[in-house]
Parts: sequence; structure tokens; C-alpha cells
Amino acid sequence: MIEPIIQARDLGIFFPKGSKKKGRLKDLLVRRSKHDNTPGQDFWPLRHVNFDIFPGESVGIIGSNGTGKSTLLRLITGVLIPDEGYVRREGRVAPLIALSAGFSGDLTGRENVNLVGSMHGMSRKEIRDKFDDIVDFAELEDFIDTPVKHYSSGMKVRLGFALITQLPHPILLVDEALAVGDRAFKEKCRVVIQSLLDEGRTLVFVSHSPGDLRRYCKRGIYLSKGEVITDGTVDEALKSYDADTDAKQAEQKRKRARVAARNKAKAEAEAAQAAAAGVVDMKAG
Ligand SMILES: Nc1ncnc2c1ncn2[C@@H]1O[C@H](COP(=O)(O)OP(=O)(O)OP(=O)(O)O)[C@@H](O)[C@H]1O
Repeated sequence: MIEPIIQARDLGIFFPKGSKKKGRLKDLLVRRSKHDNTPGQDFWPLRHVNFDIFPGESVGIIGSNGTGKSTLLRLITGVLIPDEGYVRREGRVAPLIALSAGFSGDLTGRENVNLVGSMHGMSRKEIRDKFDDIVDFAELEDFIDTPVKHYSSGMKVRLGFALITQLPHPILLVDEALAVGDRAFKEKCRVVIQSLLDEGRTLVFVSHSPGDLRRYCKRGIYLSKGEVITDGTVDEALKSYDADTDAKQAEQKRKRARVAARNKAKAEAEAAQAAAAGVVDMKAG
């Protein structure tokens, strides 16, 4: 029997309302003690989430802003620790997430490739062997010995993408990585992702682009308010998302119409009152 490469069971995480993004152990401890002191102040971006992802699958995570998609990827990488349930993964993760965040500004591109590559488990030899390909892909030949703090945000993202896609890890997590960079670079990234999928890597892909989701993913998980609403083909998940969005928009339209009708009735009542007061004044005059 094939075992899942990623398995989530009753997965949930809370944040105290109004807190900043966290992930360090110290923060988690602080958060836990806050939780104990102020019950009812928690916000659960994800709760009761269950799924199995099998080796070689490509799964799109779909949902509107703030529904817990990135949080889910961060739980899969292990950057965040769940408060309920668990997420288990078999094998290492190549995270195409916040691509420029791991770099140290004072170090050069070359030094960062060495540092971040080894942090992700690459040996010195692997880094040496892949170094030229990384620099070439990132198109940073002339700037590789410049401190990263002088890079533009696009240059940092290019270097991050070039490095992370060289990792041999079986699980690839992508969070809107294709939404950055210019058109030519985006196309290059798409080709690389496709080639990694062809090698049999497992992909979990967060995107707002139906085109990209359909291009890479057979399966789709639609999240709403932190829960899995649909887990099926990518078309089924997108359909479910569209139907919810349409229903939400219709509700907002009805709400606006109700407010407009109320305002109109109020304005008419005020006009009638003013007219009546005018009649009284004239009589008095
Ligand atoms: N570490 C954190 N501390 C506090 N709140 C957080 C933290 N991480 C995420 N959140 C909140 O959890 C909710 C889900 O965030 P998340 O980034 O996972 O959403 P998303 O579905 O990826 O949204 P988008 O489509 O806008 O990227 C948001 O309301 C966000 O503000």
C-alpha cells in the first residue's frame, strides 16, 4: 500500500487576536501563556483539517484572502507548530515561500547561496556543483559578489527561486512564487516547476491564478474560514470557490441595496418632516 507523503489529521492552529506573525519557540511559549490567561481571545485560521497527499500528487490550495492557505504551508514545513492534531510528512521540503526572507543582507549572493543551501541540507559539493546553474538561472552573474541588501526585491526572489529549486527534496511547496518577477522570469519558473513535477516530486501549490492551478494541479483543496470545504479535482475545487464567491457577492449586493433603501426612506422622512415644519412656520408667520 502506498503511504501518504503528507498527512494532516484534525489539524488546527490558533493565534491570539491582534498578535504578530510568529514561529519561534519563545513566541509559541509566550503565546501559550497568553492563551491560558485570556480565554476566548483566540482566532483559529485553520481547524479540523484532514487530508492525505500521496507521492507524485500535485495539489492546489484554493481560497480567498486570509483563509489559512499560507498558514497551512507553514505548518507543513514545520515553521509553525499545530495547537490541535498533526501534520506528518515523509521526506524533506523545498519551500518556494517568502523566497527572499532567508537571506542575510550583509552577505553577498555567493555567501547566501552557501549559507541558505547548507541550511536546507545541501552538501558543500552539491552547492559547488550547482552554483553556476543557480547564478545563471537567477541572471545575477554581475552581482553575485554584491551584498544582498543592495539587490532589488526581484533579484532576491530570483536567487531564492534558483536556489530552492535545486534542492533534491521530494516535496515542493509553492506559495504565490509565480506571482513575482517579470514575464520572462515567470515563464522560466513555470518550466522549472513542470520539470520537477515530471521527475515525480510532490507539489502543494497555493495560488489565486486558476490558469496556474489548472496547469500544475490535478487535485484541489478549497479552504474557507480555515476548513476544507472541497477536496476533489482542481476544477471541482475552483467551482466550489467560484460558487461561494458569487454567493458572497450577491449577499453583499443585497446588503448594499438594503442600506440604500434605508437611507432613501430616512431622507424622505426627513424631507417630509422639514416640509411639515415649513408649513407650521408659515402658519405661525
Ligand atoms: N503568525 C500569525 N499570527 C497571527 N495571525 C496570523 C499569523 N499567521 C497568519 N495569521 C492570520 O491568519 C489568517 C490566515 O492567514 P494566511 O496568511 O494563512 O491566509 P491566506 O489564505 O494565505 O491569505 P492570502 O490569500 O491573502 O495570502 C489571516 O487572518 C492572518 O492574519
